[in-house]
Amino acid sequence: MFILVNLKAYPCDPIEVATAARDVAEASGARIAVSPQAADVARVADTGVETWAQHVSPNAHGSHTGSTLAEAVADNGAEGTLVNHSENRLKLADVDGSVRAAERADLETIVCANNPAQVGAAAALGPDAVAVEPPELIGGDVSVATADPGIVEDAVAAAEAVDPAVDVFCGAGVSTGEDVSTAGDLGAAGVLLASGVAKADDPEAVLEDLVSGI
Ligand SMILES: O=C(CO)COP(=O)(O)O
Repeated sequence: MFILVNLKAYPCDPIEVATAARDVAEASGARIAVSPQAADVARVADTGVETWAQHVSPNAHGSHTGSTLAEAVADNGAEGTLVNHSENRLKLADVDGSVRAAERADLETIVCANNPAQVGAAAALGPDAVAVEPPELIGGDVSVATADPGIVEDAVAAAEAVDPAVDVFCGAGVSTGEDVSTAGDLGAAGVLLASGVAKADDPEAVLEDLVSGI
């Protein structure tokens, strides 16, 4: 199970979380990545933790003010990127463009989707993985795998029907090792989570609990 911690725009210390994630990953052998704000990618990557961008633009170099280029986040140490997070939704053509841009820059990709139908559409674009995150459960206390196990199973089936090479992640409300374990039992290859770590008083303790569920 891959654990990806999305820091969103929370007012946490990205270096504290990154250092904790690096240490827990090293001690446990688990794969943990941190996805900070674009402006923090380089200093988070400098901690040694696996670092992901939260978004990349479909654009390549050129006259594109305000873009976050895949090439730029890769040059600053990112190894992958989220695309189409529920809080940063894109047009279908731009999801495709962002996945292609990430490929050009050698970034791994996880395309987010709200439901199994969108998971199928996202899988057709050939990312490395898709993630099902029901918007109504994001930021809540109950894990998607507990609140709606069927949506995870349906997402796994939807991706499998389109492209068995595309992994399926789930996210929303994940905060414990038990949540990670339940997600794995439903067929998820990993989890996306945010508030459980980014809002924690002791992010390292939460991360240690999370990896206990792998
Ligand atoms: O959106 C999410 C991860 O990308 C999930 O957020 P929460 O873990 O806060 O529910």
